[in-house]
Amino acid sequence: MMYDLFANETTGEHEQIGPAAWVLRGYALAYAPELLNAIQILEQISPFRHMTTPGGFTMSVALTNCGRFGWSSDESGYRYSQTDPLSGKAWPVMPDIFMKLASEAAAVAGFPRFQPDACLVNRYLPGSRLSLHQDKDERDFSAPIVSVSLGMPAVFLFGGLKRTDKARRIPLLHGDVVVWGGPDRLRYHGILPLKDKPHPLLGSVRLNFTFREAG
Ligand SMILES: O=C(O)CCC(=O)C(=O)O
Ligand SMILES: [Fe+2]
Repeated sequence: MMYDLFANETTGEHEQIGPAAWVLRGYALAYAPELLNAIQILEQISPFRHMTTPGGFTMSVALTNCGRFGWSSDESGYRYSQTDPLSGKAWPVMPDIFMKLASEAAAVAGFPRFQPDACLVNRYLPGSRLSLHQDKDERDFSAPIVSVSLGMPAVFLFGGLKRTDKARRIPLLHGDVVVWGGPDRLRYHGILPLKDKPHPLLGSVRLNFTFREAG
């Protein structure tokens, strides 16, 4: 089968996965070339790196940030900061196109005033995973999280408000966007270890952008 770079089989579907949580299938497809160009510039300023968790583990996902605030982790905890700890300089500016995509996707999902000031970019290789966690380092939970997936497919775990709640397994493809907010904002979520299913644009890589109002 020919691989269509500009559609996946579910493009245009909006799947509700919680009272205020949606998967917007293929919503970011048209933005993919611009997102990828921007990443190449961004990573020259703030390269992808493997951070250490407060528990002393090295994350299998490599990450970087853009925007006024960037998320980082080390032995002493998780935090947002206005500077990249690697360089001591400000994180790269969030490109306008990122802002446009994130605020439009949020609006489609019922959050019309989303203005992210942080974009965390995760890079997964085969075997990389992200264990169940809540996004709770942001100052105000009234803003949603907008998550954009590019490259290799992944299985997103979408659990409940308790770590032990059963998690749904949601396949995410290149171009899919997930938005969760309101009563769903603090739901546990994660990514199962990635299988190696090379993508025609990115090869054996998955990129995920999570947009947040952090400050
Ligand atoms: O990679 C994903 O789809 C999820 C990323 C995530 O949960 C996070 O960065 O906090
Ligand atoms: Fe998260």
